[in-house]
Amino acid sequence: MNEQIPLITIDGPSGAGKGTVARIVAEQLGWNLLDSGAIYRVLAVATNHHNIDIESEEALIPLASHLDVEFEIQKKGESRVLLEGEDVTNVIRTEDVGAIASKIAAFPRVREALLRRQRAFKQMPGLLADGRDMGTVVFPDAPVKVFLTASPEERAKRRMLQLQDKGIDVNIGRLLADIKQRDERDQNRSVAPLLPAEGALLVDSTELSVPQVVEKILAFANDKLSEF
Ligand SMILES: Nc1ncnc2c1ncn2[C@@H]1O[C@H](COP(=O)(O)OP(=O)(O)OP(=O)(O)O)[C@@H](O)[C@H]1O
Ligand SMILES: Nc1ccn([C@@H]2O[C@H](COP(=O)(O)O)[C@@H](O)[C@H]2O)c(=O)n1
Repeated sequence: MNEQIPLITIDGPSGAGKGTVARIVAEQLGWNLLDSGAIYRVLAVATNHHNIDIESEEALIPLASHLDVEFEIQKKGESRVLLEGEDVTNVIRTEDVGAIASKIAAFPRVREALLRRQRAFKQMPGLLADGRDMGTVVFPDAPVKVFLTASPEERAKRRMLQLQDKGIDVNIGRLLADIKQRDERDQNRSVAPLLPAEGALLVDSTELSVPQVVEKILAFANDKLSEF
């Protein structure tokens, strides 16, 4: 039984800083980390490898059920993502893969097929899980839930800096349009839409630095976990 395993969920839209903050908090607490978006992204890459029609829920279900994905922990705070043994760590981070991930993530039975895999990350000494439905669907009993957001303009700016840092030239207008489109799809799908879980701490990071966001989350978590 793993009922008493401590868990913090961080949900929110693309570029809000979930992954960055989740990594730091998990490292500080010495907990496990689940980047659930990476699983949807790997599935998106797998559709390409196996020529699967991304409009067909029927065709996606077996692929999702048998997805051969591994998260290999390397140096402190870093991990390699493997699809069928192939390193897809960088490939999954492109905007195109994110857009496909968001399309296939709207299918209810695809989400269902990935549930058990995500819940398996709940292991001692604790789990930090980030995504869109961590606090609402995957771990509804989590003792600490956070909803992290930021304005679309700030998120597009952050994404632009992140891509420029990797030497990728980008158009801020296109990034902003993509972010808004992904928000719209993630918030309005029929299953597990992006929304704050009941009791979640709402953090708007538009005007906050990463350390300030981490501090807020740790203070809230310490408070909640003392009752856990
Ligand atoms: N509070 C912040 N202030 C400034 N930059 C930030 C802040 N939080 C995150 N960033 C930067 O914004 C970029 C996007 O952050 P991150 O990848 O963590 O977002 P995300 O919410 O996990 O996005 P996605 O859901 O698309 O994976 C990164 O380059 C990160 O360093
Ligand atoms: N719990 C989740 C996590 C992600 N998604 C979908 O995957 C897309 C990519 O996620 P990133 O966090 O890596 O950007 C995202 O746009 C969602 O559509 C999800 O549905 N549920």
